[in-house]
Amino acid sequence: MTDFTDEELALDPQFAAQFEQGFRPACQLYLISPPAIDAAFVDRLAAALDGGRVAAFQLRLKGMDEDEVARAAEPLQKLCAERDVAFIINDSVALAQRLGADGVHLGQGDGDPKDARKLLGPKVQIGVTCHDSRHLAMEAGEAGADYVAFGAFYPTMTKDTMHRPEPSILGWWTTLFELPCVAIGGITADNAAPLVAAGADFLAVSGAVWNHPAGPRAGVAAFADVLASNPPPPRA
Ligand SMILES: Cc1ncc(COP(=O)(O)OP(=O)(O)O)c(N)n1
Ligand SMILES: Cc1nc(C(=O)O)sc1CCOP(=O)(O)O
Ligand SMILES: [Mg+2]
Repeated sequence: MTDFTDEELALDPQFAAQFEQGFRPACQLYLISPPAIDAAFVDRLAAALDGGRVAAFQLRLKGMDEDEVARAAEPLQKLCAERDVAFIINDSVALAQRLGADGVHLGQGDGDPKDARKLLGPKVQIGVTCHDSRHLAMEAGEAGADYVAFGAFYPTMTKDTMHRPEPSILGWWTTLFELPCVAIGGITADNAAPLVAAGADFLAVSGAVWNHPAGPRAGVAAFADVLASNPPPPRA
């Protein structure tokens, strides 16, 4: 989920030259769990991951006891590790630390990213919700976040939302900053293209995958098609 380091760019001069000339890595899928899961969910997650490349999976089980989330996480984290998918915990730095997760996602009321960084160290990815706010995004970047998330771009049944950014906020962000940005909220394969064109580095998606009429594998495959046919804009 991080951007490319100077060391990585230095390792491959051809890649470095492309990067300097405006090459940008393709937009990737960031899968968010359904709000509630059962013991069979690991099979649904496996099916989803069979549908195409998923960069990250976020376990988002609101209102559930932390020990229960930890128990539910075990097979899912193992599967993600086997499939090279970053395993991200929503809301709780303590749980992310306990599980050795690859990352934690923090909303504006979920704690200070600087405190999270002190606890989790430099290798754990920290994402921060920034709604429709340029100010919050710059604050998150200064606080050491690994990505900023803007949303909700479209109406969603998954969560009550109060902010509706324009896709142009993604273009503004990517023109000024190299830190990756995530677009979230009501994103489907049918409405994703403007977000990719505007510069989203990741599309965070829940309902459109888990509620896909042909199942989660088809849900991810539909996004894989959209991402393959909509290249990202060049870096400014
Ligand atoms: C990738 C991503 N972006 C935004 C959110 C929302 O986080 P938050 O505002 O803390 O709301 P809850 O998800 O905790 O209800 C997210 N989880 N992931
Ligand atoms: C968890 C979440 N956060 C949002 C925000 O705007 O910060 S929107 C959202 C729901 C994402 O699920 P779906 O893809 O089903 O809309
Ligand atoms: Mg939260």
